[in-house]
Amino acid sequence: MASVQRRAASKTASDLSGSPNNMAASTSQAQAVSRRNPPYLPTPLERIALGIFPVILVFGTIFSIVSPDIRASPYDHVSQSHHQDPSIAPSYFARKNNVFNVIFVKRGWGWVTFAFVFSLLMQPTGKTPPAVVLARRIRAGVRWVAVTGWWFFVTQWFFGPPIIDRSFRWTGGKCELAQREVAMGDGTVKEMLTAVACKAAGGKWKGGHDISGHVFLLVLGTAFLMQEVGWPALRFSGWHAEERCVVMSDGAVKSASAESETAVGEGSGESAFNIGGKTAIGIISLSLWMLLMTAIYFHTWFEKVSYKGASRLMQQRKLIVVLQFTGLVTATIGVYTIYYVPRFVPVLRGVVGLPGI
Ligand SMILES: CCCCCCCCCCCCCCCC(=O)SCCNC(=O)CCNC(=O)[C@H](O)C(C)(C)COP(=O)(O)O
Ligand SMILES: Nc1ncnc2c1ncn2[C@@H]1O[C@H](COP(=O)(O)O)[C@@H](OP(=O)(O)O)[C@H]1O
Repeated sequence: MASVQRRAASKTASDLSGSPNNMAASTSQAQAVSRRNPPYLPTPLERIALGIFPVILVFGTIFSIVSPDIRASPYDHVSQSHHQDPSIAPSYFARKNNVFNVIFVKRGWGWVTFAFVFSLLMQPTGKTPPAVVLARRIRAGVRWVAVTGWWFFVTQWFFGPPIIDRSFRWTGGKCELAQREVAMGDGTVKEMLTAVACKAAGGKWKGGHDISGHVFLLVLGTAFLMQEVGWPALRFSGWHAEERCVVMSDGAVKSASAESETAVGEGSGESAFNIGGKTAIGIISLSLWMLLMTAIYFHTWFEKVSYKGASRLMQQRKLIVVLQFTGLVTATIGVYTIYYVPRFVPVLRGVVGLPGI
């Protein structure tokens, strides 16, 4: 990669050398440079792709507020859901035991990993040398480890309870049955530090802010697949000539392609998405649908605060502002660290690389 950087650096330096005959070319190139996408921000296409998440959350929330059926449906603050009886639940998707939740979201990271590995193995390699393909796959594997590490820390384990359970307790939550058990002399339940342990002990995990694990997992998994499948497909097919910019070790800002061994549009004329890409698109679509269902039926953000005397509509409006986006924000922290920080930190880019480069 260092040799590619040197080649690109010397090429740009000579291109911009400013000989009298090249003044017009230099000017237009300087304009092109100034038009470059800032390395620390998503590109225009990425902004559209990432913008889907808040749009879905806002739309789902508004829908749940205006829908007469949903407003009329009893909501249980402890189970964080509408009544689960099939004859009363406002929709099949309002039930926690719906098949998409049980088989897809509850095993979500397994499905995302499957789609990632399958699409990586099926990615067309064109005339790319095998050593370059191998190096790309290794760097993609390193990014999977990093993203999976973030998912693991947030939802499964973080040197003890996962971040979701720790933040729940930091914001005042506890295993409520534990208080009664303590009063009755049973100290063991008091020590329940995770939602899983609390519920397994018959306790109620109440009182704190519960980052939505569903929103977190669905956003993180979808953004991960968009990056890992979208960028290689875009570069290979040359369907949309959009450049990610990177900061080089000498501080110059260049197109990420300056560090690539292959040109954009190597496979022009071929379909951008083969069976691997289409599988990932299927997982992305299902994830976005389930994100919408979570936003509509599982408002884990508004049951946390009680506004006595306030209308239900007002409760929802207030809490949307305060609590709605923590799952989204937590996922965004991971995505930004793994896919954007390397664009302006060359040392990190040397380890994790960029998808498709
Ligand atoms: C040509 C080759 C074809 C090969 C075809 C093979 C097909 C195999 C498909 C394999 C797909 C993987 C299936 C899933 C396997 C697993 O279960 S792996 C386990 C992964 N675990 C998770 O993903 C757990 C995800 N869950 C959570 O993180 C949390 O539960 C939550 C959803 C974030 C929130 O939990 P709540 O408590 O409900 O809030
Ligand atoms: N789209 C969806 N479909 C079914 N259940 C969902 C769901 N989104 C959230 N839930 C359920 O709502 C509860 C809160 O989820 P979260 O905090 O992750 O948003 C969880 O209940 P359980 O923990 O009882 O399974 C979860 O299973």
